[in-house]
Amino acid sequence: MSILQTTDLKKYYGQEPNITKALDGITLTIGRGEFVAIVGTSGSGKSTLLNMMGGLDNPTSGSIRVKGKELSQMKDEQLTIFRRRNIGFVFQNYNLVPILNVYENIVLPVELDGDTVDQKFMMEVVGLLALDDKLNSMPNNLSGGQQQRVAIARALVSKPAIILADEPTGNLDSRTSSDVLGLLKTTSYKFDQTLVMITHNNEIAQLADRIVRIEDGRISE
Ligand SMILES: Nc1ncnc2c1ncn2[C@@H]1O[C@H](COP(=O)(O)OP(=O)(O)OP(=O)(O)O)[C@@H](O)[C@H]1O
Repeated sequence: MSILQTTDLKKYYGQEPNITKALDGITLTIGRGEFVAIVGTSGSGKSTLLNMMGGLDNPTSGSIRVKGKELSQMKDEQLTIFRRRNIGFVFQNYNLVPILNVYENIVLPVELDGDTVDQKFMMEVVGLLALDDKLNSMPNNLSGGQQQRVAIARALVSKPAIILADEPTGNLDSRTSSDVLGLLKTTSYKFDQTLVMITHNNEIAQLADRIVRIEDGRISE
């Protein structure tokens, strides 16, 4: 069953003759629980595509449906709520809030939603990511790999159906990368979440169920 669909998605910047076609007609269907790796050279349109899928940016034309809902037809506030409830983001630079401790960072999206944290589920995620003894630590006192695991826990704890990850291990050494990636894959699989991940790393891409290659804003295979 499909959970995320883009149809003839285009994103153009600027005007002719200096137009940049960041996305130039992307039609893609991603199934529930699927792990898709998005690969392609620098500037090929990967981040633009991921941002569109997460409703962080508007397309020039085309459609993005998440759980059957057309994102471009939602009002800003509606989209913010839909995003918080359905999509978890993991970015290369972690995006943790420096003045909040690990626990506070992890539960922030749920609390922003005015929801109560499922403590049992949270502790299960925290345990899987081996962060049990770090809950009171401040992000600045953690290693890159630990900070990335906090960002993953934060993305998982609101139980989003979809996790969008933009080079989540781009700042980590290769051993930590494979640890973090293994955890991300295991947790998303365990909780039946769809994982869409941008990566430059071929070995990482091989872990995915499917690889989508982007070239000049188009799917090349
Ligand atoms: N805000 C913007 N204004 C103008 N052009 C942009 C903007 N954002 C992206 N682009 C252009 O769109 C194209 C696709 O960019 P995008 O960031 O999606 O590539 P990418 O594949 O993620 O690259 P990288 O692997 O280097 O992160 C590039 O040519 C980029 O210069």
